[in-house]
Amino acid sequence: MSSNPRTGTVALIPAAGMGTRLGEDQPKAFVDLGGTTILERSVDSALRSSVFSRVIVVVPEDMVEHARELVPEAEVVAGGAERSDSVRAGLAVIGAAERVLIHDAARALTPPDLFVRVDDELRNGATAVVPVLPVVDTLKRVDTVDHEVIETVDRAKLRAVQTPQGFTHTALQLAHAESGDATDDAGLVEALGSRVQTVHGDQYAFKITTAFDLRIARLLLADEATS
Ligand SMILES: Nc1ccn([C@@H]2O[C@H](COP(=O)(O)OP(=O)(O)OP(=O)(O)O)[C@@H](O)[C@H]2O)c(=O)n1
Ligand SMILES: C[C@](O)(CO)[C@H](O)COP(=O)(O)O
Repeated sequence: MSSNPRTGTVALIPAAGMGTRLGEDQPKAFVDLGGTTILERSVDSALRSSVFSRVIVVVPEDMVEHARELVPEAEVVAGGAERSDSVRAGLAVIGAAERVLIHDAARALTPPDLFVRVDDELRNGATAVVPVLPVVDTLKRVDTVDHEVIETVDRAKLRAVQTPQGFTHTALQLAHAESGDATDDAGLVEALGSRVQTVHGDQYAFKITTAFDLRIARLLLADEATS
């Protein structure tokens, strides 16, 4: 990887989640997608983008040795209880880097060119970059107690956010040094008042969260293999 001309960008792949909503009998990143695990597919896609000088994956503590066998090209570290703890565990071993792309292992079908799109935007001067897609459903705000609709929300300016999310290393370190609360890393950068740029996402970068998502992922890969 050191001979890569696009040096200076590190991939940090959080893969330490339990996959509770998926409901399989092992941590989500180690679930099979038809010959390869979710973790292997994610690392492979990152490597095929030719964006990265290093790939760091973060896995449950008891899976570190197994992960090293599965993805020998990557550095493997143990994660924590929350996603942000796992990201911080990865950040702790980065050392010197210009840019960091954080990518959910669970978005295993992400095409390599999405990594390129995000990295390019950083190289063009952005501090933080997220891939987004328009929201396709009608959205309503509801009262979660009596389940009544309060209002229909204008979706024109709403976007669903994916990963990889890219950051200058400096901005990411600052964001994670604060003990803020956010469901993604860009949320922590926003909280510091920094601008977050968007690029067009990709439907294949969907997150495998539920059993339905896993079925879709397996079907898409099986379809790819036969076409
Ligand atoms: N403590 C955690 C929690 C999540 N993740 C990672 O963050 C990504 C997005 O998380 P999500 O898909 O929500 O995974 P889980 O936390 O495993 O899902 P669940 O909430 O259903 O348990 C995944 O690649 C997951 O492995 C992580 O590295 N460490
Ligand atoms: C980081 C993320 O994938 C961006 O969409 C998302 O926020 C993770 O959220 P989850 O609560 O772990 O599903």
